[in-house]
Amino acid sequence: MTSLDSLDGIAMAKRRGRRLEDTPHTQAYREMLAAVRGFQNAVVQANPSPEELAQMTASLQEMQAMLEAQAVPEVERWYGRGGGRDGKLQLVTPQLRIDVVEEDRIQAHTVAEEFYIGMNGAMHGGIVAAIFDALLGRMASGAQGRVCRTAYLTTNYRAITPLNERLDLVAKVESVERRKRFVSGQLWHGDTLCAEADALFVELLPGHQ
Ligand SMILES: CCCCCCCCCCCC(=O)SCCNC(=O)CCNC(=O)[C@H](O)C(C)(C)COP(=O)(O)OP(=O)(O)OC[C@H]1O[C@@H](n2cnc3c(N)ncnc32)[C@H](O)[C@@H]1OP(=O)(O)O
Repeated sequence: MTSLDSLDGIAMAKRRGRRLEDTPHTQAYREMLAAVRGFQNAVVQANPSPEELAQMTASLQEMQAMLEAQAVPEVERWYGRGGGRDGKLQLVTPQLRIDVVEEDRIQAHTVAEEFYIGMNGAMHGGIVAAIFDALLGRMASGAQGRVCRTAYLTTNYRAITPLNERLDLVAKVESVERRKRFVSGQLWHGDTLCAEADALFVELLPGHQ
């Protein structure tokens, strides 16, 4: 373990929350992540032949070894950093595009690709919750970039959330009590309310992981 592995939660979030600067090297990393997204979408849709599967498995194992040889401590990683216009550099949820940021309200949109399927064309419920966690966490952090963690997140599923279609999201601060921020969110497909959530985010204290 290096000294950089033992930062507290606030210091780590401040380091990792910054937008990743643009260089030819980081641009190449963004392009690789976009290719991984494309690959994930292709994986869930294909039933390749045994020969193709063996070929792809060997290629993937080779790429995995290349990545493992370049592994760095969490605080130095580009993954998870702010990516600017294209949202965070991450693969957990569809990319969230933030359209409007106000003190107590955020508007955003996204399009979830095939990788995020649950069944029968509907988005996986865990991904819906993960989208709310990211968006409501951003709302709780506010313009000051408070470092908060989710204490609870309740998601209500009202209608299936479609893939490959524009989805509109809104988040609001409902109330604030000391370190606690109660926030709510809605996910819409056109005029259809697909899901809504309410959550409590608690601001971290110095020394908290
Ligand atoms: C688009 C780009 C996005 C970019 C932005 C991306 C943001 C992403 C955000 C993602 C965040 C995550 O997923 S975080 C990962 C998931 N969450 C976690 O792992 C959190 C695990 N839990 C914890 O670490 C802890 O329990 C905390 C930090 C939540 C709270 O611990 P603490 O700091 O010691 O505080 P504690 O004294 O217990 O509680 C403080 C106050 O909150 C209340 N409280 C605490 N927990 C609860 C609870 N579950 N339900 C009700 N109330 C609670 C207490 O009663 C108390 O109220 P009172 O006495 O003051 O009235």
